Amino acid sequence: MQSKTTSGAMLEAMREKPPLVHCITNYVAMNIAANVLLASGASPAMVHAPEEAGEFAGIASALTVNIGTLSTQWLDGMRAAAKAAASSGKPWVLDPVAHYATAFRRQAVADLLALKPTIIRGNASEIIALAGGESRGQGVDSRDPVEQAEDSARRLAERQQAIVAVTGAVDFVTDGNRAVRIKGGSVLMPQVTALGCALTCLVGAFAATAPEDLFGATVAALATFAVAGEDAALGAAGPGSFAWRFLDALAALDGEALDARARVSIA
Ligand SMILES: Nc1ncnc2c1ncn2[C@@H]1O[C@H](COP(=O)(O)OP(=O)(O)O)[C@@H](O)[C@H]1O
Ligand SMILES: Cc1ncsc1CCOP(=O)(O)O
Ligand SMILES: [Mg+2]
Repeated sequence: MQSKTTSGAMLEAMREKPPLVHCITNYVAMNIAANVLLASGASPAMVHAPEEAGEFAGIASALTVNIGTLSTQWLDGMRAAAKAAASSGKPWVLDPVAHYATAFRRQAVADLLALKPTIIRGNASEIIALAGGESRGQGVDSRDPVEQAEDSARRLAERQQAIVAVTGAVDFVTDGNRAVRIKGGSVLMPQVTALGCALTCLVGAFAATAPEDLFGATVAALATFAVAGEDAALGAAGPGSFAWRFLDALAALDGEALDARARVSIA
């Protein structure tokens, strides 16, 4: 892994000093995302009203923005928060949920990209479409393999000067220069709604903990999900029992186990 400090050290640092993470995420994801952050050691706050989102972004250590259940009001809050985060030099993460689906979402994501997210996390269909390619995504679900999104991710990272994380069976992270793949997780993960959205919030939590190494922080968040996903799948009877086992697995994971088990390779 190409990082000065390890994923495990970042996880331990987060638990020692829980970062306040400002999450503007969708109605489906709010509860699971907050629980994922708590189980991992971060302090989540879901704040989206335009009247306060900018102010709150000034207080938090990182911001995450997810367009899953968008409205004009929410978009105003997202813009205000992204501007505040960018102007105070704090990392902010964009999750462009189903941005290809409607004109409203396409415009919203173009507006948000102009505010320069430091990290972009999406599934393969979302990243392919964001880079200008033809994606086969249906609604919020990916229908493209991650391997097919790798070139798109590299192009998008260069164009946006951002770190791009593509998730799926094998995750891919690039800053346009470096790139790694992360193996692990479970086929049950896409069967539980909003796990990708929750991961985006966790990327924000790691970015808040290690703002000097945003590439390493992104890899650490994805590796945490990969290892906890493997643990949760052991003994899970299906998506229902996987979901609660996943929270327990996150809470039980320590830095040493994360470093020993993370399967990260240079791409
Ligand atoms: N087939 C799979 N096998 C293992 N892990 C997976 C698989 N599909 C998705 N994941 C994992 O599920 C999490 C959410 O990713 P993904 O399903 O791609 O996001 P989204 O929910 O935004 O579509 C990530 O940690 C990813 O690695
Ligand atoms: C089902 C759904 N509808 C709008 S947002 C959302 C959740 C999407 O979550 P994820 O991107 O993690 O699959
Ligand atoms: Mg998603």
